[in-house]
Order: sequence, then C-alpha cells, then structure tokens
Amino acid sequence: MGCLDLMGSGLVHQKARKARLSRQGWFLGLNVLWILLIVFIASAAIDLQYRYTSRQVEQEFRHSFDAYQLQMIEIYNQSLQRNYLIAHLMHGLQLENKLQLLKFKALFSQMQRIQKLTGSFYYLDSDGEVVGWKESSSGYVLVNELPQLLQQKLDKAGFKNLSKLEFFGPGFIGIQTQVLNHQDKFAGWLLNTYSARQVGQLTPLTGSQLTRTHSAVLAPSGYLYKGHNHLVNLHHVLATLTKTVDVRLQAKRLNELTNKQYARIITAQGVLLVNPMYVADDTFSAVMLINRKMIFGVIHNWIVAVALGAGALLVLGLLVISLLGVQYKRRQQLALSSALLEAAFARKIFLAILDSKGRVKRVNGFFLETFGLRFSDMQYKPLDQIIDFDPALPKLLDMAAKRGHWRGEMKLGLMAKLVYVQFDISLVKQDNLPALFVCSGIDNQAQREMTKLLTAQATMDSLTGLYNRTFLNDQMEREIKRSERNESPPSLLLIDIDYFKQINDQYGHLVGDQVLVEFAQLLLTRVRASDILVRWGGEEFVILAPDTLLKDACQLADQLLVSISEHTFTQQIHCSCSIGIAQWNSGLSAQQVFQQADEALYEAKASGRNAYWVWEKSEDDKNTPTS
Ligand SMILES: Nc1nc2c(ncn2[C@@H]2O[C@H](COP(=O)(O)OP(=O)(O)OP(=O)(O)O)[C@@H](O)[C@H]2O)c(=O)[nH]1
Repeated sequence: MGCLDLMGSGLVHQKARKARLSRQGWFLGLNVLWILLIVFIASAAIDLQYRYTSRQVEQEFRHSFDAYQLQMIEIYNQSLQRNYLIAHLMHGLQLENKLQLLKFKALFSQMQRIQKLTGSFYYLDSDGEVVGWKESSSGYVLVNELPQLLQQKLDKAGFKNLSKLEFFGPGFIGIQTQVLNHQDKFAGWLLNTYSARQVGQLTPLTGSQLTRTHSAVLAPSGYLYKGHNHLVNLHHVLATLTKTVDVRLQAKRLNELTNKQYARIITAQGVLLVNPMYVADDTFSAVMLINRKMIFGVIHNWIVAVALGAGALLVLGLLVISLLGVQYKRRQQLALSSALLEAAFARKIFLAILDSKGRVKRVNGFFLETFGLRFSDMQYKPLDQIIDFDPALPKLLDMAAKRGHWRGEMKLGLMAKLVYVQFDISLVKQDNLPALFVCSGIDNQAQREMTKLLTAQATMDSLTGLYNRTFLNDQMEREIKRSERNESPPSLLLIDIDYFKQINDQYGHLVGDQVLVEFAQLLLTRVRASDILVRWGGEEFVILAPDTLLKDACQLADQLLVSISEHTFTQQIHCSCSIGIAQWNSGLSAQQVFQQADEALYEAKASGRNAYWVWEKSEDDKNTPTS
C-alpha cells in the first residue's frame, strides 16, 4: 500500500523513506557492533581475571598441600604403619582445620593402640566405635573375603545395608558402596574398593588388576577410618554416588584424559584430591588442572554465560528500545500529522476531501457553517450536487487529475448565499492512481474589499476627498473611447487658484489647506453628476465634462469664476482662479487635450487672472483668448 499524504502536494517521497530505512539500519548495525565490542572486552577481562586467580589458587592449593604433607610426614615418622598414612592422606584435605587434624591424630593413635593390642585392623564408626576389623600384618588388605567378613560383623552389630552403588574412578580405582543403617539411622558407608596397583603406579586397569579388593567403612561425615590406595577423595566420591553419576572412564593416566573426560569428572565429582607424594609430577599437574578448571572453569563458564546472557539481553533490550523508539517516533509523527490535519480543518477556509469521483469524504466546519449544511447531507455525494460551482467542478477535477493541481478564482453558491473564493485543488495519488482530491478555498470577499479600498486610496486626494490625477488619466482614456463611439466630445477645464502662494505665506499652510478644501467643495456644488472633478495637484483642479461643447464649458467656467470670486473663504479670505479650456477632437490623445487646456490656462493667467481662456486652433496655430 502506498502512503497518503493528505496535506502535501502528492505522494510521500520514496527517497525520504529509503533514507529513513537506511538510517535505522545504520543505527541497528552500530548498536550490534557496539554490543559485540562490549562483550569481547568483557570476556577478555574475565579471561584475564580467571587466569590470574586460578594461578593464585593453584599456588595456595600447593602451599596448603605442602603444609599438610609436612604434618603427615611427621606422623609418618612416628609410625611404621604406612598403610594408615596412605589411607589418611587420601582424605587429607578434608582435615581443613586444626580441630579436624586433632581428631585425626586421636583417631590415628587409637587405631595404632588397637592394632598393637590385637594385631588387626579395625573399622571404627564416627565415634571411634569398632564396627569391623581385618586381621593383617602386611599393611595391605589383600583378601577377597574381607567384604563378606565385614558384612557379617556389621550384620551382627545391627548394621543394615540399604543401597548399593557402584563407582569407577578414573583409571585405577573401582568402588562399590553400600549405605549402612544402624537402628534405622544412617550410620555410614561400607566401601569395597577394587584397586589396580599400588599407590603411585598409575597405569591403565586391566581385568585381572581388578581382583584385589579393599574394603572400608566410612562415618557419615565421609571420614575414612581405614582404606588403601584411594587416590580420590571419598567424600566427593560419595557425593557423586548419591547423585548416581556414572563416571566410568576408560583407564588412562590422569594427564592423558581428554578434556571431555576431565569435564565429566569435574562436573560429576567436584574437587579431586591427590596426594602428590604418590603421584608423578605430571599427574599432579593434571589433577591441579582439573581442579583449577573445575573451580574456575565452572565459575568462568558461569561468568561467560552471564556476560553473554547479559550481552544478549542488552542487544535484545537495545533492539526493543530502538524498535520502540522507531514506533514511538512514528506514532508521534502520526499524531502530529493528524493534529496538523485537525488544525488545518479548524481554519476559516473552505476545506473538502473528495474521492476520485468527486464525492465528499470530509469537509470542515467552516464549509458547513458558511452554507448552513450538515455533514450527513453531503457525505458520499458529489460536492457539486450540493453546492453550485462556477466554473463547473467536474471540469476542474479533470484538470487537477491531469496536472496534479488546479488553482483559480471561482464562485460557490447555495440558495442566496454566494461566495467568491480563491480555490485550490490538489490530487493525492495512491499506488500511482488518483485517490483523493484535497480542495481548499479562501474567501475572496475581504480581499476584494481591500482591493477596492486600495484602489480608492490610490485614486483619491486625501486632502479634498476629490479624485486624483491617477483616476483622471484612467477616466480620460475611457471617455475618449466612449466619445469616439458616440461622437459627443468631452471638454476639459483646467482650474488654477490665483496667487495661492500669497495665502500660504500670509496665513500659513494649514489655512491654505482649508482654502483648498473649501475651493474643492465649491467646485463640487457647481459641476454635474456626470462631470469628473479631480484635484490635479497643488492648487490646480480639473473638470472633465463629458458630452460638453465648448460653449457649455465656457458657461460653466463663467459660473465658476463668479462663484469663487464672490465666496468668502476661511479667515475672510477672498480669491479668484484662472481656467484653461480645451475640447477633445477626434484623433487627439488625452495628453494632447490636456496640453491644450494647459496652454489656455497659461494665457488666462497671462491676461491678468480671474479669467478663462479656450484653446482654439488659430491660423498660426495659436490660442485665442475668449474672455
Ligand atoms: N496649503 C497648501 N499649499 C499648497 C498645496 N499644494 C501646493 N501649495 C502651494 O501652492 C502654491 C502655488 O504657488 P505658485 O505656483 O507660485 O502659484 P500662485 O501663487 O497661485 O500664483 P499663480 O498661479 O501664478 O496665480 C505654492 O506656494 C505651494 O506651496 C497644498 O496642498 N496645501
């Protein structure tokens, strides 16, 4: 659909629309670029922060591990029971504070004591109670019967196995776990651990390597009382188990795990704890990497996700804002256009919108008021069926359709009401076809009156109220043409007050003006209605007397001389005048007649004033005085 431009001269310009669209495109493009830049800078900053912090954490981690190791070595030196040490080292970092360390030490010495007494390993619950045992002197738990024996002991002691979960750690350990309940209360876990090799020899598992079974009982806190070869933090293993996450990875050295596999461990298990005493340096680094990735990778991912999410939201927000802005602008423009239309319709001019067939779609209040109509009387009817148009409206609409526009003066009438308007018709196209005509008309009456007034002002003498020489020039041309048709010549009398300068000099200009006004009035009383009396300028007056022969003109001049010389003007002033008379003859121009009258006046003055002279063609082409 094309767009209507009701008030304009035609269609909305395609160019303007294209420019607006390309402006919006630029705006959106810049926004997107700007946001991408922000996201890029933010992620670079986050990455730097991540690298820096993770390095620091790694150092701290190593440091705390080292500190803990020292403690362990001290304990180790006091003990010949290497296996205990290994077992306790496995959950080393769970001893996060001194209290736990003390607890550990107490437990350790208690177990040492028990072993000294019995020569066996005992499994304790969290309160140090014996919940299982294994007779061994080697320090390695190698017997396959242990789970069964332990189970029997546990059963005897009133423990119940509730659930059974299996977990395969990365590369070197498999764990079967059972939840233990005692008197219907959660009492810990029983772990059966399948280990491949000795601690420190991290090689891929094979089927036969899974034969060596280790068992352990853990307190509800996750503390391992006894166990072997566990390179994973059992607390986390258990956490994983309770989530029933299967991280069954192919046996590989830790540092050979693919990133994807690391990721699976990380997401499933949480922090891995490895005793650096028993693993190669590269393995330790690999584990650190896992931890680092896990701790900060998650956070990093989280931050990146948040940053990206925020970026996306920002982009979306800006898009929405810019779209809303565009819509808001459009709405404002529409509101402005309709306000302008309303304002235009409220003006005291005739406004009508017609369809392409000249039928009324809308007219303004001024139109209705002027002709005393109601809109319902006009709607959908051809406008010229309701109001008389002169010239006829269909013809004008035709012209407007061809040229896009029509302008001219016309008469609009309805009954006794008649208005002269300056009319304007604009064609509005839709899809390049004539759709509407916008008609506006300005009432010409006032202008006509103004023109009249201005014309009057231009042809009037403001002092005397008589016509001026502009008017006379116009009238003389007309009178000469009329005389040529009717063969009845007009006469021209040129009247000049005698010695008027003296009046001015003696009485002042204001009195002089008054004398001029009275003089004009006096002349007016003496001329016929058909005569044209004008003030020519200064103290000179002209009478153009149509259909007047010279003798009649002389008679008039005579009367004027008498009247004036007998008249007493303001300030008791008496004055006379001189008159030059000429008659128009065929072939003469207005200027020539005037010239002749002027020459006759000159003679009248020369003869002593208070006289009239008639211009006559003498033998030697000279004027002849008449009185
Ligand atoms: N008060 C007044 N004086 C005017 C006006 N127009 C012209 N005059 C004066 O009319 C006088 C005309 O003087 P002149 O041309 O010497 O003629 P005059 O004194 O009448 O002498 P003659 O015509 O030779 O008899 C001048 O003093 C002009 O200033 C006017 O509108 N008002």
